Amino acid sequence: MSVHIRNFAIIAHIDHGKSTLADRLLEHTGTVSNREMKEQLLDDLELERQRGITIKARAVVMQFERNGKKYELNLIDTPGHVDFQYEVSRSLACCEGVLLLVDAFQGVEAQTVANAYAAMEHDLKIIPVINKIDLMHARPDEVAEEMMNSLGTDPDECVRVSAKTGEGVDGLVDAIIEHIPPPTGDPKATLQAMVFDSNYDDYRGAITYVRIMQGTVKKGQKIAFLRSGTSHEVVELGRFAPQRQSTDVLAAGQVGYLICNIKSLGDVHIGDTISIPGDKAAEALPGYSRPKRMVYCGLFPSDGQDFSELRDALERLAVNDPSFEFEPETSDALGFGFRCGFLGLLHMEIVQQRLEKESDVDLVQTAPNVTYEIINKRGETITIHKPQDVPDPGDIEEFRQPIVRCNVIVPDDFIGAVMKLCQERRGIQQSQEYLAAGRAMLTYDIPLAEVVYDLHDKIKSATRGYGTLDYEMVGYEAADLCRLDIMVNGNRVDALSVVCNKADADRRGRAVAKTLKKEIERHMFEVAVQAAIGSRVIARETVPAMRKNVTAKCYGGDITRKRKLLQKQKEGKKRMKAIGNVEISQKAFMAVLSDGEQG
Ligand SMILES: Nc1nc2c(ncn2[C@@H]2O[C@H](COP(=O)(O)OP(=O)(O)OP(=O)(O)O)[C@@H](O)[C@H]2O)c(=O)[nH]1
Repeated sequence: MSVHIRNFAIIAHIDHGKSTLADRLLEHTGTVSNREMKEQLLDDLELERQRGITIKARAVVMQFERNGKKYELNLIDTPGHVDFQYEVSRSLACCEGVLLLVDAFQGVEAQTVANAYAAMEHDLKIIPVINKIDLMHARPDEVAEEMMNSLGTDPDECVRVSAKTGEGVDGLVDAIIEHIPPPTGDPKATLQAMVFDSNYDDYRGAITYVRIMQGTVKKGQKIAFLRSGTSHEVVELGRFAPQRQSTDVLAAGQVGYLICNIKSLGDVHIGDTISIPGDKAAEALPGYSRPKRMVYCGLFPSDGQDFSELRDALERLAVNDPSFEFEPETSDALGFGFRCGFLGLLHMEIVQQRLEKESDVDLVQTAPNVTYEIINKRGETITIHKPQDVPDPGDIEEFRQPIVRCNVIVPDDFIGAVMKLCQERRGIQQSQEYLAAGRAMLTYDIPLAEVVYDLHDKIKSATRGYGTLDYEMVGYEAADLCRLDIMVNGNRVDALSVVCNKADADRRGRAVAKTLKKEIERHMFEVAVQAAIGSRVIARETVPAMRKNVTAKCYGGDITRKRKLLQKQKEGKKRMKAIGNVEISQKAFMAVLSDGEQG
């Protein structure tokens, strides 16, 4: 009996119920029994569970029979957050259709739109699904209309389900079988497989997730990664059901995994094509690009002794997460450390949390910054990953920054508040449209630097949590930028330099100096904090000298008390760095982000 294959993904805004629906589908197709059902089976990373978001794409095969026909449904899970957009795109390239899931109460949100556009770009069949119809305030009819207005889906095609109770899920399985086209591809042709994900197993090494586009791959066979140019032998292959289940072959249309004794995830590139070494007919699939790091920061051990421990911890992390990148960096102020690159702010936060959990190195982190491009007077383009590398103003012909297109979806009461926020962040409005009565989508082009720090939080608080934001990279644009330096007692602190708008530099400089004054503890001597652009000092604050010696109250007698006090002081110094003879705390390194609103 031949098997009918369907490959699909569920795409949704965060919290609209993607993982819950995936669980129900696994249950309804008998892939896992009720007893085995652990809630949100697919989000298996502990951190994902804690944060309730899906970070890495997964794939599960559901095999069952219906009306005497054998089916194999491959569910490819996609990460929902903007930081992982490239992975979403690679996962979609492995599908013929998607379930576009929308919460029956919340309606269409920014990531619904972003994900739907991505599915359209890949020319996929979209099945609109309205979830959470069990909710008391569910408004499925209005949501169906919203989806029609914003995404052009047919309200009559909307499948209504409750992933919680299971209502409508059976009908959804029928819709998947009926409406999503089966994969095409010749199992006898030369092997062509798309790598859409990978993860790391301590015992087996890299596990490569593939969709076979053409041809067949067998156990023991030699394969080649076309982009990276490496060859390996397939020692095991199989599918996730949802645990690893080894098989002997994977053929055109199927989705599964390969294990090839690869020692690091860094050697497996998402988007790469697998084929046969030396085969002239081997052809790479289109659309490969390297994941782009958008945000950088410096990580330094508070105690210089911990440098190699930190390096080991970073290496362990990078083996598991190839989109995270790091290289050694030396700072006059902070000593030896690492410059680390992330896909976005959320990615940065996740990596930091893992580092803190998995090693006991005390870290000092510098303020995050985006990547800039500079054309110097000789006409060369330089890429800048850290502000202290920005050359002197006299050497700069053009200073360019990354711009992103932001879609914000808000109830119309909040349009004014969001516009104000976007304009303050130098946003240029592109469009404004209504998705339905009372809900609008605003589109702005905004410098990434203005978005990454806190725009999302600001929009959330300005819209009482109703506004949602999504963005995609547009490109680099020239801007009037400069490097703002901070000096402590006359010494420039390289790790405190930031890039900011010239028009804003004076205000920023004053704000940063003020915040630093608060963050730097009193010393036995006066500490001068200055902000400067080139050689021009634009702000100065003074931290007055300490009046009393802390040990003075020990009256010189009780040595144990004195020791205790000194010990306590020492502990307080954790996450501190000495700049010259001035101690600066971790918090102070973030002070450069203060924009003057608070300070
Ligand atoms: N009442 C109700 N709640 C639901 C339904 N489906 C999901 N939920 C709840 O909605 C919340 C979010 O569901 P998840 O499945 O974690 O959402 P998700 O889209 O996978 O979220 P991310 O993984 O963060 O993208 C959870 O608290 C679910 O229990 C439903 O049909 N009805």
